Amino acid sequence: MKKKSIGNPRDAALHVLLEVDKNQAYSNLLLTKHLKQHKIAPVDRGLMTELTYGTLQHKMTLDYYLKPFLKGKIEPWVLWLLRMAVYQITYLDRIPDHAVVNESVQLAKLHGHKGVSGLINGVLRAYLRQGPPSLDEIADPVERLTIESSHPRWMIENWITAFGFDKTKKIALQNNVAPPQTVRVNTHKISVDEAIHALEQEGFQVRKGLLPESLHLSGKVAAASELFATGGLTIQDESSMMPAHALHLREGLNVLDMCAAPGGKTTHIAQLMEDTGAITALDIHEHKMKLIHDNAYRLGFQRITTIASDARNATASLEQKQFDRILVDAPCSGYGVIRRKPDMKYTKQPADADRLATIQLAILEEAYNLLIPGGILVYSTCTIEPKENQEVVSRFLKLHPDLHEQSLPDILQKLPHTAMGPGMQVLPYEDGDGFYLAALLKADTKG
Ligand SMILES: C[S@@+](CC[C@H](N)C(=O)[O-])C[C@H]1O[C@@H](n2cnc3c(N)ncnc32)[C@H](O)[C@@H]1O
Repeated sequence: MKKKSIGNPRDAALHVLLEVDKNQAYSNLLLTKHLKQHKIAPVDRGLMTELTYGTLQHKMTLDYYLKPFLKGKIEPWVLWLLRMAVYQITYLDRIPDHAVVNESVQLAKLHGHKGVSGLINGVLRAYLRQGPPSLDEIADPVERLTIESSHPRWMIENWITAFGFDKTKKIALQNNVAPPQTVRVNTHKISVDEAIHALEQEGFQVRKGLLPESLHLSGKVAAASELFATGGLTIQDESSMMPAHALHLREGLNVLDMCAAPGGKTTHIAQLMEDTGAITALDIHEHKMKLIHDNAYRLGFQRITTIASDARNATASLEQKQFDRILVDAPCSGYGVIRRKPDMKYTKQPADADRLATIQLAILEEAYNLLIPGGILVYSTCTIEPKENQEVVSRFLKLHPDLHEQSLPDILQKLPHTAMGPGMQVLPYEDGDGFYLAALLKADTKG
């Protein structure tokens, strides 16, 4: 597909879908690229985003629906065009069916020969006449959930083992629901009440979140707000606001954030310490230092120092060897944020968790060496995979008898979560993103 229909949100979405399929990049990055390349008008951006994410989210269900209407092999772009059309017909009420068929046939004409547009026309008209096959025809409940929620079977089976069938069903269906727009008020600059007032003046609908500094916004894009530009808020899911609270911060502490970019939690730590003390922000990628700097600058924090380094060698690369608080917001499989990155469902592999657990434990070992006796270490991930969460922390605790679980502040304990110790597990349907965290206290004397 070399041609582009400039200004056409359906064509732009089709390009994104095809490039995601070829594993060229994550959907969110490709979406930004094609918004620009296709010169999509602001009014059509929502539609382009919805078509891209909706089609990706429901890919396996759409294939099941299309199967009776397809014979022989078809080219990938034709299949994506059909999936996108069936997504609109089946899931979106506001687009008339005849418009979906016409627009799809036009795209087929742009990118293919006459036979392709005839095929698209024929398949979609037959689909409209006969309707999709019922999911009830799938007798095996696990297979039915796999198809209904569009997740690979191994993922569903792993979750059933960890959480049982009912919770797995809730997780999988919730992964196909768009997340709310959640922001953290930068209370170092502005009070929550002032922020609510300013946002309402800008035309947002505002609802208070479950944490003191979190707000849910709707009606407009938070990143385009005046309050964002002037550093009064940052975009952050409520779950991601938990680790800074779990660190039991107070003014003047010496804090190490070992996997810090782009700095969402680093700046939250700075905020809770009223920009006092010292924060060292580490990340393995040199190019990500700028993201942390930009965030710290926009939000007005001065006590953050960045270092590009592999956290698995942190002791060797840091001059300072002792910290009062350490956050390990580890690289992970990300199964708690599938609703934000639906392509992940089709690219992840079962073996990823074991590989990541090895990295996570290696980072934790360095954190242990750098933590002062009496200091607190918080380990967090945005996954719901027990191998990377409870199992990593259990193994780590066994290695270091002088580490003990530190209780979490009341405001965190009150949040909806699933009791699965050690630590605290938030499942994707419980409130924010799926998330895990554990706070560990290092005893003052080895015992
Ligand atoms: C979950 S993200 C961190 C998000 C960040 N804490 C925030 O709140 O904005 C994990 C980060 O770990 C970094 N990373 C991956 N492997 C690492 C390693 N071995 N050492 C240090 N950082 C690493 C990645 O570059 C990524 O930025």
